[in-house]
Amino acid sequence: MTQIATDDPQAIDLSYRGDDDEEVTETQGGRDSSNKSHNGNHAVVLDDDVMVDEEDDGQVGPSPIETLIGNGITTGDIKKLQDAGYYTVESIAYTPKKALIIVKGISDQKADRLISEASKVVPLGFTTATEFHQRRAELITLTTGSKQLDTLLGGGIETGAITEVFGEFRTGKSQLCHTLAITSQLPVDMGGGEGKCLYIDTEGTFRPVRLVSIARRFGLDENEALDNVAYARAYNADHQMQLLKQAAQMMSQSRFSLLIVDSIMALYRTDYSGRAELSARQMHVAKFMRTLQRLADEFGIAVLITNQVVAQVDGGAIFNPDPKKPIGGNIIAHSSTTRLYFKKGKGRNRICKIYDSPCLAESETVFAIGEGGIMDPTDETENNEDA
Ligand SMILES: Nc1ncnc2c1ncn2[C@@H]1O[C@H](COP(=O)(O)OP(=O)(O)OP(=O)(O)O)[C@@H](O)[C@H]1O
Repeated sequence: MTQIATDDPQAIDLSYRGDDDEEVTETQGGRDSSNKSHNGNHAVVLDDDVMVDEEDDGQVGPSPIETLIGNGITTGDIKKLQDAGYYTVESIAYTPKKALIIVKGISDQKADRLISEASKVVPLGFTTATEFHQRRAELITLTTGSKQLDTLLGGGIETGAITEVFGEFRTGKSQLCHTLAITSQLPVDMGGGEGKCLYIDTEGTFRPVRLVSIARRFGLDENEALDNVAYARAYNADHQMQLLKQAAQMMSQSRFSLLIVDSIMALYRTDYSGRAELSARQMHVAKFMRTLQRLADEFGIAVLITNQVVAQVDGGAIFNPDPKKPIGGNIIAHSSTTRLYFKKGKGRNRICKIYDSPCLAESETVFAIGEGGIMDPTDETENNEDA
């Protein structure tokens, strides 16, 4: 079991359903965050190690795929699905039939059976806006480390959604990733998600030493904090996709609150070249983004992706004083829930602009990069150049 070491006496146990003890546990009972959870379910409150669930069915988080065994679905079928990256009932419910029948050994009829059984567990119909509003109000946001940036984002990085950060080099994209890899582990009442972080690095810019500094800032034990970050370097676009299968398995076994891909398009730019391969590239990107969204829905995690920019050369550039746009085209544009544009400011300050969001106005704020990660700007950060 992995514990966050913090000065706060309410230390958090990061084990999750599917682990040895199959439950989310806390070393102490009741927190004011107890009604918040990754996917809108009510969270578990433990009192003296006695499980009390606010939901009738005793279920928190996604349901293991083994729940589907029976009614013509065998352990052999479940094994085949797991080999293909499906570990929860939610993953079956959210996947189209044509994707299920691609799985070796899953017939057309079996796929129908799986979908029918999964839909008995996962609600897929209409709900009232009131209920949906209530569920959204219960969603966790992860702190960025800067109060100003959190305020701009309506609390922080949203769980259950994909947040894309794009900008030129040295604008703080990777620093935000490193900061969130730590803050995602914090207790909910400190702006965290009480979960581990999965970090996919495509450019080789991950630096554990940064995590150590950031963990110290937030009062976490640095060794525990490093252990709670699962890191993988992706070497090509297929490998990047393959890692998501492993991610699904890890998330079904242990509690994660964040998945980072830094950066999303780097390998596509080298693996696919020219117009001739554009369509194949975009199909691959679409599948990758869809899998990210499935993981966000399935496990209620936040997904943070970074992206590069190119100079805008189309008609819009004439009216734009800063003609840069993120790469990846419409696929990335449509599958990212919130898009943030990072720009350089004075000294160590940076500017974050909301580029696209379903509920935030197109405003901007200033934040800074410091030894402890992303922070609010000060006179010192404004007047001092980069560390
Ligand atoms: N320990 C630190 N303290 C203060 N600033 C730092 C520290 N480490 C890195 N920085 C600053 O962070 C900036 C780099 O940010 P980051 O690595 O997030 O860039 P990026 O936007 O990901 O760019 P790229 O596309 O090149 O990876 C640099 O200006 C660097 O000086």
